[in-house]
Amino acid sequence: TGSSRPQRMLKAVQKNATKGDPKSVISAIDYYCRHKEWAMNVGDEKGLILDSVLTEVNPSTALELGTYCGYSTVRIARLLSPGSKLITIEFNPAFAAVARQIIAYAGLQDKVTLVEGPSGDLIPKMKERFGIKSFDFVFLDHWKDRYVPDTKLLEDCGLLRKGTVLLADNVICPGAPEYLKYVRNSPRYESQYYKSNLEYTKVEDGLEKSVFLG
Ligand SMILES: O=C(NC/C=C/[C@H]1O[C@@H](n2cnc3cncnc32)[C@H](O)[C@@H]1O)c1cc([N+](=O)[O-])cc(O)c1O
Ligand SMILES: [Mg+2]
Repeated sequence: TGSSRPQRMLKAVQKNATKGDPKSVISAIDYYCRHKEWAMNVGDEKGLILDSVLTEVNPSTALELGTYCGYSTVRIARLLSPGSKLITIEFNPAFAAVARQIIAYAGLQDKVTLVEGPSGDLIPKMKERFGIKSFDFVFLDHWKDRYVPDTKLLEDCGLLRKGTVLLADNVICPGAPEYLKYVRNSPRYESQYYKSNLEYTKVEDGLEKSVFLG
């Protein structure tokens, strides 16, 4: 059988990026997905918003839901201060295998823990397995109908603290209407919408930043 889209993306990184250089890995994926084959990475335009929110939060512990090929994992991990950690959850083993190689190619494997499995099962295990008290930053980019249940799960597991920043991709396209309703109507969140475009296209999309108020 032929290669998969993630495998072709990995090949493009190995061919065009410089080992140990996260910026070149990000550029290689963006070039490939813009000119060769679209893929559901947060991309270069929304990626700049992700970068700026991350730089502002400067998290010691960060969580990503939905690794896919590791594009946003690399974007996040490259900006973490020394000693900070990113845990990223992915349940598709084939995607996880590609992501591990892309994260390693960028030289960021020491900052990232990729955990394979469903977020609904793994979130309740974060404290006991990884000694996490609470997360400073959460990037939601997995199945859009999981955003609300997993946010509630993070609250119930005591993994959010006063000031934790949640940043959700695709709140317009493909859309996460229940999530927008949840965070925008809840007194426990202060939300802000960052208008942008769907990765590598002119279609509107955006990121929703929600600060947990405790
Ligand atoms: O559908 C999209 N994203 C879903 C992403 C899904 C990724 O997260 C994993 N996952 C899902 N639930 C999980 C639960 N637990 C662990 N991994 C999980 C899936 O195995 C996949 O790797 C999407 C679609 C478009 N689009 O234009 O169509 C654009 C985007 O930016 C997108 O993010
Ligand atoms: Mg997305």
